[in-house]
Amino acid sequence: MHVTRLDIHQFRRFEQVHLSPAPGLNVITGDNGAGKTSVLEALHLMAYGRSFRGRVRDGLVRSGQSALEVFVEWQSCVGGDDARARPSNADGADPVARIRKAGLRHAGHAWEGRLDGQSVTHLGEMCAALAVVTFEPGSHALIAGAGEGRRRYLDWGLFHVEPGFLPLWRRYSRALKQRNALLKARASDTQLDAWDHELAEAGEPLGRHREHYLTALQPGFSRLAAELAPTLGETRLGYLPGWRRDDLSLADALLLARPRDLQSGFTSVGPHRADWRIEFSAVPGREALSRGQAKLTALTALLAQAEHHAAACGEWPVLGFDDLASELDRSHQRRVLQWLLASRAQIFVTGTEPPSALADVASRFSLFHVEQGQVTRGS
Ligand SMILES: Nc1ncnc2c1ncn2[C@@H]1O[C@H](COP(=O)(O)OP(=O)(O)OP(=O)(O)O)[C@@H](O)[C@H]1O
Repeated sequence: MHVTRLDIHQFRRFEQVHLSPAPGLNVITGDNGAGKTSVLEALHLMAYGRSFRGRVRDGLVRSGQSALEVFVEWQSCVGGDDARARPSNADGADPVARIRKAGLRHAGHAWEGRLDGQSVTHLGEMCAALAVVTFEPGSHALIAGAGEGRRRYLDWGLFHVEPGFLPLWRRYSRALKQRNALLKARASDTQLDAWDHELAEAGEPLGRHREHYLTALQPGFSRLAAELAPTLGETRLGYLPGWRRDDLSLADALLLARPRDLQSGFTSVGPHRADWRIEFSAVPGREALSRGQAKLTALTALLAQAEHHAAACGEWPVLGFDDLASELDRSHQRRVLQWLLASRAQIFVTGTEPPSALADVASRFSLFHVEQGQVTRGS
């Protein structure tokens, strides 16, 4: 898929900007604080319902304004009714490209969205339609940070490639909320039994989906890690289910944890506590990674996910790289850019200048310049 139009209104320092990006490589330059990151952030907001720099109420709406608006138009070759379905090209013909449109108005807490001219009731509907993978200075948290980011990474992939995952995830989240409320209210065993059952019914398959997904990412991850970070040695991804799954069913684990959970008022076992880790043959563990290595590992994970998405859904997600040149040295920039250009995905790269390695790998790209709250097309 590729974005053909991006309109941003009352978003951070932008009053109103409009961008018509090219299908290939788009480079967005500007001075510090000009608003380059904000362009990627607006796209990310539409695709995730949140910014990679925190929540909407943490300053995305332009000061003095009550709401921001983002409008994205993109070309997709996958059907609109189920964006996760593979394109039907049994006769070998190219899938038909289709223009899709989404608009989002966000007032901090309240939001309104439209997808292809229809109002949407769940932000998730827009997030499932537009797939964007963003690498930004905070991305190293995917490796070095808390488990929540790593669970979100798996879930994002699954929302797009596995149609049955979203209802399962919603069912699990609802059951977890109910169980936690009952624990806080010190409800009876009979009431808790019902929600333990529901949690286990949704949680077991949810965990299996995540584990299968991680297994599916392994070959691409290993290949990319060998290209981008060969000094780390061989890599192996491992799923941690969130309970002692080898010994117990989730239903039994919940029952066993109940006295402790009643004390604390929250559910201590289950897929909401799941995680995944990477083992490296040449490094003792993620704690031993340098910051640069953690960034490269995070980048490897994101690119592996994008590649898997392309294979599973029949088209690449849009790829955004914030400040690539300050995140990676020149030789890594070159390797990443070469890989990206070979993918034929739509790519956005920001920087105070075009990345130095670009001269080694690309003679043609579309340039945009951000200055004084405006985005202009460069030459
Ligand atoms: N809610 C807001 N209202 C108005 N201006 C804002 C708001 N939030 C952020 N800004 C301004 O918007 C700009 C955000 O810039 P952004 O982070 O996108 O810049 P950048 O070009 O990526 O900068 P850098 O190169 O320093 O990373 C900054 O000038 C910041 O002061």
